[in-house]
Amino acid sequence: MRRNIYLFLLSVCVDLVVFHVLEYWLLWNFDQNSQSKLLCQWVASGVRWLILNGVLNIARDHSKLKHWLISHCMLGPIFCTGRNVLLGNFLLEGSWLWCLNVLASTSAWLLWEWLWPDKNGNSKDTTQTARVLFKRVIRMYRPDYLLLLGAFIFLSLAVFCEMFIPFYTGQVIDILKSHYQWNDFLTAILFMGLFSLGGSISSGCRGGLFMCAVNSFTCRVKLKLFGALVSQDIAFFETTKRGDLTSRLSTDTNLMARAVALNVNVLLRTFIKTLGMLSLMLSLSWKLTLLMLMETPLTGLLQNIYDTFYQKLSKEVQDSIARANDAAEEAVSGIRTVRGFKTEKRESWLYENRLMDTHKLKTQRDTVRAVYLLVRRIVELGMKVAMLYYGRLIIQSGQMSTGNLVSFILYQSDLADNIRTLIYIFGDMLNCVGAAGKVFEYLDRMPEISTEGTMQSDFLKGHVQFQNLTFSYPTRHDQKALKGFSLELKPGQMTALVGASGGGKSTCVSLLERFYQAQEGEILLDGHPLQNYEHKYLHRKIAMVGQEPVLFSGSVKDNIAYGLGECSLQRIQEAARKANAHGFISQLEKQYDSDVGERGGLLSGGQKQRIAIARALIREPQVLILDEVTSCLDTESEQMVQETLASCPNQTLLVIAHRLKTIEKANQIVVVDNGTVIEKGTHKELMEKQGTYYRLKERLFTES
Ligand SMILES: Nc1ncnc2c1ncn2[C@@H]1O[C@H](COP(=O)(O)OP(=O)(O)OP(=O)(O)O)[C@@H](O)[C@H]1O
Repeated sequence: MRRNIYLFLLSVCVDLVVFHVLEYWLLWNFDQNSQSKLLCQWVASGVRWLILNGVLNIARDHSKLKHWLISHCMLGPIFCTGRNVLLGNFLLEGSWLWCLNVLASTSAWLLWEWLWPDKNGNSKDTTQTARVLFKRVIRMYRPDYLLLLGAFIFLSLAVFCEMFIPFYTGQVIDILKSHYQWNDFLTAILFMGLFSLGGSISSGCRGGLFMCAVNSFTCRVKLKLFGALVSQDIAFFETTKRGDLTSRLSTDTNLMARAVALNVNVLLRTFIKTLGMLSLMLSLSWKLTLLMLMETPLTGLLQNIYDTFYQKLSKEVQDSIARANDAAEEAVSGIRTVRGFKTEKRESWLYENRLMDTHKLKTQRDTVRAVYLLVRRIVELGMKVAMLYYGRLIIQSGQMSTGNLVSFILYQSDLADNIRTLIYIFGDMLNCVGAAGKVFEYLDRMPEISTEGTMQSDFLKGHVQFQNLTFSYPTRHDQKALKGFSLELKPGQMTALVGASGGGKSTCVSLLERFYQAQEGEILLDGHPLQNYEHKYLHRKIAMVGQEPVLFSGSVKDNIAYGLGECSLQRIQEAARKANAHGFISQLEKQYDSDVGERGGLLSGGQKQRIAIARALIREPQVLILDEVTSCLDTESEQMVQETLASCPNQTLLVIAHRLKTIEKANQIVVVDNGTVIEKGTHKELMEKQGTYYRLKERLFTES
């Protein structure tokens, strides 16, 4: 900081000397007219800028003093040129103007740096990243290039037509003012009508084509992103908030599509229009144009300040709306618990609180907008008054007609809007590109668990070996769920995992299902690591029925044949019979075509579980995992499931159960505690051993 102040003072001192030397030597030593002196002043300012820039370079200045330098050196000649052009009285930058200049440029610079600090000095990186992202979005638009091309052609046509409407309005006024010829009047009106019609038709076509491109792009990206998301590993979903995922899919993909099609559309339209209008305005009166351009930095500054506050508040409003929605969603989805605990009032109160937050933020945002609009209107009004006053002088001096002034004023209000739009669009584009960055982050993310395996075997035995597994969940790196866990599941045998809650039973099943990858050790299937097998093949051969089976909205039939594509009803019914689900399905109104409701909400826990068992059995898996499945089943269903399982002698069965009846039948009982195997054997062996299994029997099982 101190160094910057010294450098600033040094620059001011050097400039003071250089300025006076140049002033006396270059300007006063030549007897020239005012135009040449102005030119000399521009040259002198350029020289000053070069010298001071050199000084800062030598001093290895990395601060933003160079921003100040440019405004400091150029403010003087700009002011003098403006004054000379508009008021006609020549004034050259002297010592007192130099001092004013230092004050003005320094205050403007400080205000700028205060309002828009370049955080971490990485704006260059941000711009570069934005550029790369933007190019990527453009590349993704490739299938819609034809639509975009058509849209851009119509855009240019629309802009061209719109630009001439104010011009012909002025012409009509001029014609009406004089003793006009009917033909001239008709011609002017005809041209105006033609340009208006052309502008409207082209605008319509442009909008339609752009929207087509945006919609098709959004659809494509959403699909691609969804594909990328569902192929991520389970750990990704545990570490990423659900709200983040849905907002990427809904909001960010839309913003991303807007970045190119809509923003570039608006940007190009505004840019071409601004250039066209400026050239037409310059041809009408270059002095008035210069006067009008003085408003631009002020409007830009206002818009920038407003955008900064508005965007910040808008983001807060969006967040608070999301929080309110979360509260409502949570209450509705947990309505049974809410009703059960009689907490309706509490939930309403919570929702009300969140809504009030949103309301407060919205009020703040709208106040900022109102203040901005007020100040903007005042600036616009001031500029209009100045222009009318100066326009009157020009008309009086015969340099311009009344109609031309009207055209000019029409252009001016349009131009001011365009400039504001340009400034806004730049900010919005950065915002959209930022959203695209987040989408690309997910699109590019490679799942940590590889699915590259290719192995498929026609004769899989189902011999599973857990070899010295050590594993901790991604969300809890410091806590090991499995420590040196080793186990063998033999083909055709049933292994029961038992143990206290939190011991690691479900974890070892999750690893077998390849939901996670163990940090140490590996799991072999028929002697080959699991990751060598082809992903789909593996999940057909190893099927699992979880503690809380999830059904998807759709028919019973669809749920049983989930992921199998075409599957005969006969095969589905056979699987349902094995799972003892056929009976209750036949009693449903539409039998196998009955809807199960969202997440299977129209069925009971036991019914859901039996459909989930049928879903696993229809795949005829070589390794079947049942994670506390029988807990929801009645004795009869359990009996039938047991019989079914017993009728598949070659299947490797891994069960986690709390019913002694189930466990007793197992060929091998494995007691898991604290992430390791502490005992194993048959029920008889373990009872005789009188170890942990024997001691925990009462606590572990629901019936003894
Ligand atoms: N998704 C997860 N993220 C982080 N930690 C987890 C996760 N799932 C389980 N754990 C932790 O891992 C440990 C083992 O849990 P696991 O679910 O394997 O136990 P379990 O023996 O199956 O218990 P239960 O019989 O209650 O189902 C516990 O300490 C648990 O808190």
